[in-house]
Amino acid sequence: MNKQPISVIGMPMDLGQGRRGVDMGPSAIRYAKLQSTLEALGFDVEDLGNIEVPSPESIDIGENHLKFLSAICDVNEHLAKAVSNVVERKRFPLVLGGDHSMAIGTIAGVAKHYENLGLIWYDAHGDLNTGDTSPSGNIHGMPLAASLGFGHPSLVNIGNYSPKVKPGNVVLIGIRELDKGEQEIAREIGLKVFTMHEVDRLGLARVMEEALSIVGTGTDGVHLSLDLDGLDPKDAPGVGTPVAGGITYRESHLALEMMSESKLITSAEFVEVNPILDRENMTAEVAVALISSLFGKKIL
Ligand SMILES: NC(=[NH2+])NCCC[C@H](N)C(=O)O
Ligand SMILES: [Mn+2]
Ligand SMILES: [Mn+2]
Repeated sequence: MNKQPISVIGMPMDLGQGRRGVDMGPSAIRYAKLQSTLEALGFDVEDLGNIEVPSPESIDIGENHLKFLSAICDVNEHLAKAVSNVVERKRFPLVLGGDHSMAIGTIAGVAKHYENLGLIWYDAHGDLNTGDTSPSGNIHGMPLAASLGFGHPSLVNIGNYSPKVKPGNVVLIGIRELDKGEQEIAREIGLKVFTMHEVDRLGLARVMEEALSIVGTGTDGVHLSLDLDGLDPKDAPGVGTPVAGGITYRESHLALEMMSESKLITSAEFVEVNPILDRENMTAEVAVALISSLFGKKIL
């Protein structure tokens, strides 16, 4: 067996959106037996604990179109360093969130180790807003834009380089809610977006085949950024911005199994688990189940 050791990092980030509780996501995922589950699959797993994130009550919100910008940049710099160290140690970074603004840090930590990083964005949303287009000012709606080099310079330049990924190396899956500015930027830069329309029309297996072929061509690593709200809220209710009509639990298992079989994925994050909005930790348990599929768990 040749199983790359895994390093878990918790990111109790809740500054990128308005609903309290998502800072407890990493604890909920650990409580759902993440480490023992991965160890049972034969992996060496170390848990590096959490990155420190200030509570929203203790700091200034700053400008309304980029809420908590300065604190979000600080903690993402820390996350980027921690993730980069894991890659340098030849371990697999598995980051637990936390709202999706943390992807700016995760991807900053990963991408500098690759010439051409592929990126799978599994989400109901595009997270392609900037401070100028965002209807909410919530930075969790901006991390994909920032990673592509669009938005406020301090978000774009986390880790002191930009962009982290090229549009042609990115696929979005499960999308069903895009703001006007997000639609514009997606069209303008020619992003490959598998919306729920494509999932329904082609089926998830075909979508995944196409998606994996795109992120696997001409790239030297692939990051998975999985927002639990990509799943249908019936299957993953513990999220802050649920959108009906999502990818099912079963389809998501298939998606992660296909990612596992592809052997392309070199880092991953599972984000937006909010235990306060959840039912009996169901969403954290879904996250652990999907992580198991990503790391090769098979039914037979
Ligand atoms: N990571 C997320 N759940 N993002 C939701 C973003 C929602 C909306 N598009 C916004 O910009 O505020
Ligand atoms: Mn989302
Ligand atoms: Mn998201």
